[in-house]
Amino acid sequence: MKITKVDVGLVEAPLITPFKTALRTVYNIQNIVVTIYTDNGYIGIGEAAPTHVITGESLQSIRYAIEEVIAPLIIGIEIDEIALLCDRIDKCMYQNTSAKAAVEIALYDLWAKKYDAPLYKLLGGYRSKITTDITISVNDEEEMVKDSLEAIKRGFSILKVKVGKNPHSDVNSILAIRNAVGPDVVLRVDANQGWTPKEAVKIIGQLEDRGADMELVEQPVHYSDISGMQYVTNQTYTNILADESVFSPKQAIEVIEKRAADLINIKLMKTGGISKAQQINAIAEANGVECMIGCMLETKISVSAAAHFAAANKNVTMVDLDGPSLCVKDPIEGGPFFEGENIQMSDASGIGFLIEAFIANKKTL
Ligand SMILES: C[C@H](N)C(=O)N[C@H](CCC(=O)O)C(=O)O
Ligand SMILES: [Mg+2]
Repeated sequence: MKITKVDVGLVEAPLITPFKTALRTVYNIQNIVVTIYTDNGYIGIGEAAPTHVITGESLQSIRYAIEEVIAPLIIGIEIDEIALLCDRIDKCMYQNTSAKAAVEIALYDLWAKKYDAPLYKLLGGYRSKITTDITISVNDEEEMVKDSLEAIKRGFSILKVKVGKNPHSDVNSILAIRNAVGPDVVLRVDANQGWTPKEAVKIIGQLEDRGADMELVEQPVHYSDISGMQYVTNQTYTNILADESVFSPKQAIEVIEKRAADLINIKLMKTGGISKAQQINAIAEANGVECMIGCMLETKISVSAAAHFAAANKNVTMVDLDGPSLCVKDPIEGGPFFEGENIQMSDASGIGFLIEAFIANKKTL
């Protein structure tokens, strides 16, 4: 089963409400979709989200990376040589992690199809059902409370609340949400690098003292400020989750060795795909550090690959795979079943999509 063609297209998905973080506001998803063909008629699929504020990538850079750099290195190679393929992709250029992830995801889809098994079973098959949180965008307090109550009505019991845009109002917003949703809803707080270390310690301390009862606080400070994050982790009781600070296994080692965070958020768009995600999770697990699987604004295509990775691995204990829940409609049929907060893995081989129907409607760039 040899790779014969790599094709790049566009996938679009309107969002139910604008997605707002301390770093950016997004109204509609526009991502790159890659389809990989083999000599025996199999097709694999992957997707890249251009998150320039986090990975530095754009639609154009992803397209260039895949078409001009990655594709020529993988055409003609046997899909069974998956480790060689992943290594070539990893080494062929610096960063460009979402472009690499899209190609790797399509390759893993093909690899599992070759063995006629669902991908998560080949990766470890630890569980077949996972539970995701849903993002509450950073807005004024009233709107955040309204969005939180709506999310609960939709069947979510874990909220990932975005803050960090205005440190002065963050404490009040979180407390208002806690007050409105009651004690049983799990609150995760993501500052997306929006606080200084001292602000973070002050804000988290106030929230702890006033009963916000947060499960974790994600990326409180600038991604490059590892000692600042270490200071926050040392000075607060709440678990600190490293997100933008950890793209690679090496960065995971640094954060773990310095005890700069309690937990690590793995995203395929940061790691460059499944192979390095597996490595980071193994490093974390060996050090007693649990991982979250997260996403950027991917649609069901790449979020489903992340779901396979999460279902496979015991140490992935927190799931932030709400991309499909934020979209008006899925661009593709098949794959894991997303119903409210539940993600149920399917028995279909590979990632599980009905790719032919998708290709018939695919947009070109
Ligand atoms: C969509 C997901 N729940 C999420 O919040 N991801 C962000 C980054 C998303 C982006 O800006 O595309 C995160 O965890 O920081
Ligand atoms: Mg985050």
